[in-house]
Amino acid sequence: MIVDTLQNLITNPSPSSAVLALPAAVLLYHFVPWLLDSKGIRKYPGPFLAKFTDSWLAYISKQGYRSELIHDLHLKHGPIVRIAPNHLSVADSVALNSIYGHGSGTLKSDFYDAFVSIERGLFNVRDRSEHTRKRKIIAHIFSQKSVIAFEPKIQMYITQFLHQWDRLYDMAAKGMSGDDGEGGWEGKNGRLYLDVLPWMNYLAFDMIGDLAFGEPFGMLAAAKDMALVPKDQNSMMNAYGKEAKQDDTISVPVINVFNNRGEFNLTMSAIPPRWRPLARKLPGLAQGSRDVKTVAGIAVAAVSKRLAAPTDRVDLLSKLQSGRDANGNPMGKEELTAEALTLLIAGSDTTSNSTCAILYHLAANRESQDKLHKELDEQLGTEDELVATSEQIKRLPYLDACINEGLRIHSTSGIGLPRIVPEGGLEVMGEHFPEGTVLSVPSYSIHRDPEIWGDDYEAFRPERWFERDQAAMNRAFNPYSVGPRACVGRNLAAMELSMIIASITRRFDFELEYLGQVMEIREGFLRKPLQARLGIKRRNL
Ligand code: HEM
Repeated sequence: MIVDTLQNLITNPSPSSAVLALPAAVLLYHFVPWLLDSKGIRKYPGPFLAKFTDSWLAYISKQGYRSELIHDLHLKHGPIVRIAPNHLSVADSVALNSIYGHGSGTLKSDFYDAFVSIERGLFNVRDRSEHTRKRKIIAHIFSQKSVIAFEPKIQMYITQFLHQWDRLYDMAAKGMSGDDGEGGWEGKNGRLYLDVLPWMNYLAFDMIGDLAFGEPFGMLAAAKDMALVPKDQNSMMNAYGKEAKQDDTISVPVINVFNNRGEFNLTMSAIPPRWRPLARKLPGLAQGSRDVKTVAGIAVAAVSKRLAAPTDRVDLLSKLQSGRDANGNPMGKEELTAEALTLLIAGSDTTSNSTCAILYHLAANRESQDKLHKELDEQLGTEDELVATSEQIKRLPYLDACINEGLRIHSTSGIGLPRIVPEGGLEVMGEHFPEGTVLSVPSYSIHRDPEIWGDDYEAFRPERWFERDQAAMNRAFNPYSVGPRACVGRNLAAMELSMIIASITRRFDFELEYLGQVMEIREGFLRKPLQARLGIKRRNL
């Protein structure tokens, strides 16, 4: 009947047959693949709409709490859930190595095409040999030995940060209030009340700005969210290497633009690639397209400035400049900019969201915070550096447990990162998945497996890291992913997190603004806190 209607439309088009044929065609387009079930995945449970169309995943991605929704589905249906016609979510830590490990043969799926801007960088390149070439250049930059060389810079920005909070604290102690930092600050009950989230952003963006581009954005000094972007991005790209004039750029707030970009990209990534150009123009998504360009503009402006005025500084950009492209030549301007952009995006709000979440959980859990203060006082008490050093953080096991617990419970990278099953198929948890199927393991869910973490998995309790099966926890702990596409900046991230949390909590005590205060979170590609207003008191050291 449906086929007859379609044939009729083709051979004998009329307005009334078009009205009938369009829904019939849509129905066929989605229903026939389900009926044929060429990959044999119809048996897996999931939401009704997700069996037929990618729109279900695109829709829930736009809502801002994808990880929670997928987690609820796993609680209802078990470890394997169909979340799109060709995408299965596998919530079991034993699947991590089979899907992401070296030797799994999987590649990143077309999900990552939605994240390409300028050109493919290390994070969104999908071709195996291209990835291997890029990864060799960049992994070298982040080896443990190279990362130690960044320590003085990290110390410098944490010191600047502590001086800013000291300054506000001294004024707050006199009962004053002010507007430095988003949302301002207020002195009451002997504490300084402020939203720590923007401050964590200023710190992380200035650090990565300096490490990647040779100079900070100046957010900490100004207590303000700002970065330089080109007035005209295309002409700045074309003029690369020529004299860059100060008035070619303007200063704009960028942190919200980063958030919108992440949310936009996540929604686009769930839409099949052929529909993406159209979707970009929809009213709810058009702004996201502009935000992607603004974020890219930060790297364009910074790389342009560097190429116009070469320096002998050693930073991430100079190290990228000594890398070679696929033909053995120095990287071209597009590749150089794309890689600098990748490091800026991957190394900024990942760190700030995580530090913000850890501070919130310490404020909400007095006992854990007291234990951390005790460890810091006992281990570093007599040493008078303002900022903890990379040597000192090695002897702080409770600090490690607090950071791991924060990364587990918050899971800034919470969604399953999609991978395509290679030729010959893949065995995962005793099930065979045919070539071309997309599989992913959601970190948010495996970080909440009661068998691994205990029945109190929703609680922030660093002690679990000393009490439970260490090997099982290590296997299921996935903040940086695993295998060939795991976080290349992990050594830097771990050093930053430890130095920041140790230094800030050694100097200050944290309290929630009110009892029962919940840190709201919104998810794009990352799970990001929306705000964390805390009361801060300087400790007597
Ligand atoms: C707490 C901080 C961080 C967390 C939780 C984190 C997490 C992750 C995760 C989960 C991935 C895998 C993404 C995927 O497969 O789609 C990843 C990849 C990556 N990360 Fe990080 N990251 C952090 C900090 C950093 C830093 C500081 C840098 C560098 C400055 C960085 C650079 C990268 C890059 C370039 C990739 C892509 C690697 C590849 O595909 O080969 N990350 N990160």
